[in-house]
Amino acid sequence: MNMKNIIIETKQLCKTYILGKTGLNVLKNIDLNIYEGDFTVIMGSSGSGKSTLLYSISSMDRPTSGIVNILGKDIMNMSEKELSKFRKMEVSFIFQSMNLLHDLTTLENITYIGYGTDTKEKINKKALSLLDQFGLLEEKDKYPSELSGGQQQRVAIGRALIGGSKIIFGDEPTGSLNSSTGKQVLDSLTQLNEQGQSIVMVTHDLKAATRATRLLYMADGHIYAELNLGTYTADKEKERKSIVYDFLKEQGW
Ligand SMILES: Nc1ncnc2c1ncn2[C@@H]1O[C@H](COP(=O)(O)OP(=O)(O)OP(=O)(O)O)[C@@H](O)[C@H]1O
Repeated sequence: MNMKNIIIETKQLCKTYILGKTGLNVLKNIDLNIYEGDFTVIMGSSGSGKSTLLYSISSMDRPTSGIVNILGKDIMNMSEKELSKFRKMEVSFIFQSMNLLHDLTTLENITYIGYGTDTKEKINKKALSLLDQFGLLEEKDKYPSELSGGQQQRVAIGRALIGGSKIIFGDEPTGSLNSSTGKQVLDSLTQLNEQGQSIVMVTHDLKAATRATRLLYMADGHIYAELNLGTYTADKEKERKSIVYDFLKEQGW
């Protein structure tokens, strides 16, 4: 029995893309719970529906049918206006490309998203504390072009956190990074997860998957298997990697 709170619940979730006169069934009756405080990682073969699932369980996209509850709210019956407010206040996203604004500094890239959710003073203070947490205080006045890819991605994570969102969704956030800058980003995500932040991330990267507390494996529009790993610790990295690798191999990855 999992005693953690459920933060996302789907029942019979389906997503069909209409392509001309035919439909492509990408998600096929998915029943899934995502738990508070987990670092949930979704893996699977290419085209199995991972990104589609991520967007469907994060309010980014509307499923075709079924039930999707996020943080106790039924998103299937929300209006566009309610959905966009929900996205702004409750969840946030990090992508493979960081999408930072190039004419804003590191600090400004984080604060401009936060303004409107709290007083300017509080947002500035929080942004500085996020930069401090990610070891980027000295970079606060630099522009994105003056930062490494890993630093830029950590600014994007800071931006994702400034509004106090309860779940961070990541679609391949380390996909464009080399292994050392990718590690910095994974360390930041692990650190946030240790502080209780719920994270749901799609990845192809074994090292990223090793950070999961719970790993889901997708194939052909279904979730086929899962692996519960407990909290990540650096000293167990090798051991975890081999457990994850064996699990993935068993699924035919
Ligand atoms: N907007 C769309 N319109 C039509 N078909 C789409 C759309 N988005 C995705 N698909 C198709 O749905 C299937 C699943 O795509 P999805 O991106 O969810 O898979 P994935 O597992 O994340 O793949 P990858 O690992 O390659 O990123 C693919 O066949 C893809 O071509």
